[in-house]
Formats: sequence, structure tokens, C-alpha cells
Amino acid sequence: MDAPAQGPTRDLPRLMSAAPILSMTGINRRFGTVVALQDVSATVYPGEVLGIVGESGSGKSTLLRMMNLEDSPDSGDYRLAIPGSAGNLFDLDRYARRMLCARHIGIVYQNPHLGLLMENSSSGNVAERLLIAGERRFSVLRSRAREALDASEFPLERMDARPVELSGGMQQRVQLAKAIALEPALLLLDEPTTGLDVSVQALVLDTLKRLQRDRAITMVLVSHDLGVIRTMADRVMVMRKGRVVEEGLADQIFQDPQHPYTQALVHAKL
Ligand SMILES: Nc1ncnc2c1ncn2[C@@H]1O[C@H](COP(=O)(O)OP(=O)(O)OP(=O)(O)O)[C@@H](O)[C@H]1O
Repeated sequence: MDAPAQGPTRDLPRLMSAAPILSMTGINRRFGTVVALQDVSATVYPGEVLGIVGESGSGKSTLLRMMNLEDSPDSGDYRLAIPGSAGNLFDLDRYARRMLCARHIGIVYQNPHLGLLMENSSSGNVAERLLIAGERRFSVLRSRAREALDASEFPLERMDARPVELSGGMQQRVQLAKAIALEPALLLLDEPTTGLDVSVQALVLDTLKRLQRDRAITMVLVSHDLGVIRTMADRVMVMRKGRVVEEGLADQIFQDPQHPYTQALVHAKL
């Protein structure tokens, strides 16, 4: 039997006393008869990594797409604590959503084709993000693209190579550079290392950890891989069939899972 719509939330010692940067409440989304999200709420605090884990079809990517304002729920409320933002972000029109995302939200998709123009140069892909946000000076575009690629540990001698010529790991680094170029308030990661060789996956995760440590970037990481979540996340939200069945600090979730589904996930991984 499933747990209630929003499952056991433990009394979390707050990572920070700061107010949340992201608050979502009562998100519902159906696709025809499929219930993708049912009364989902999520909170993210500045500087933390929230891991969202669950089996295929549990609603993880749909929720992340909502956070990136690519999709709207049937009902629900979404707020970000960023300058100039007030009210439910789902009420914004397409242009306002695009501008807000370009300026304040970065995203890395599992599939680089969703995040990159594969035939443009890598530096051009990063510069595109800066262009959308209004930067027009070529020298600034070039130097900021270079800085973001460097921070993503992309080999700068290849910055003019097209993503189509690059390995999967390098493509993810270009996506990452594009995502962080404007120092976003929120970095969304949708299975960023799935499909990469294990050794490449470890290197990309190392880069993400370093970025998180050095820049305190707030991240939401979606993965079906508990190992990836364990490596990266401060807090974990466990999803099943469109619902949050359990959430808590990562250590608590891994050492003392409460929901039978989380227990099965954790024990399967051990
Ligand atoms: N555009 C869509 N049209 C129809 N159904 C959809 C659409 N997007 C998602 N769904 C359905 O909603 C449910 C949740 O999908 P979602 O992709 O969010 O799950 P997920 O946990 O990310 O799974 P995966 O890891 O396989 O991507 C699934 O049943 C999926 O088939």
C-alpha cells in the first residue's frame, strides 16, 4: 500500500537558517489518464543539494521540468526567492518564463541534444545563454564562456569544437558550463551522468561536487541511481508513482529508511 500523498517528513535540522530558495506546493499533473505528479511539495534551501530518487516513471523528470518552467501543472504553486520574483511562477507568460530561466536557472539534461546545439561550437553554446540574458559584447561573451568552461573542467583547447565531435562526458561539461555561465540561483540536473562510463561518471560527479563546494550552488539532482544520490545529496526526496513517499537528510534516508519502498531501494543497493 502506498503512503499518503506527501510521505513521512522527518523533523529536519535545517541545513541553514535561511529561508528556502525554492518552494513548490500541491503540484498535480496528469497526462491523459496517467497521474505523473500527485500533490507533490518540494522545498530547497540555499547552497544545498536536494536529490530526487525513484524508479522509472515515478515523476522525477516531470517535477524537474516544472522547476525549469518547461511545463505547467494542472494545479500547484511555485515560488523562487530571487530578485524581482513574486507570486506563483506558473502564472508567468512564456516570455517571462524564458527570461527568468535564462537568468536564474541552469539545467543539465541526460540527453545533451536537449541542452545543446550540437553543430554549434562549445563556446558558442555557452555564449548563447549569455546572449539570451542580454550580453552583446563579443569579448565579454568569449571570456565568460571560457571561464564557465574552465570551471566545468572542460579542456579549453577544445572550446571551439562542436558537441557532436565530443565524448559524452565532454558534452555534459559543455551543458554544465552553459548552465552555470550566469551563476544561476538554481542548478537542475536530470540524470546528468546516466549513460556515461563509470570512470567518466565519477569525474563529472567530482566536478559537480567541487562546483558545489566552491560556489555553494543550490542544486536539485534527479537520478534513479542511489549511488549518485548518496555521493551528491544533502537531502533526499524519494518518489514513487507520482508521490513523495519519504524525504529527509541523506544520512537518515540511507541509514534508517522509514518507508517500505525506500527500505527496498536502499537494501537493493547495499
Ligand atoms: N509528455 C508526456 N506525455 C504523456 N505521458 C507522460 C509525459 N511525460 C511524462 N509522462 C508520464 O508521466 C509519468 C512520469 O514520468 P517521468 O518521466 O516524470 O518519470 P521519471 O521518474 O522521470 O522516469 P524516468 O527515469 O524513466 O524518466 C510516466 O508514467 C510517464 O510515462
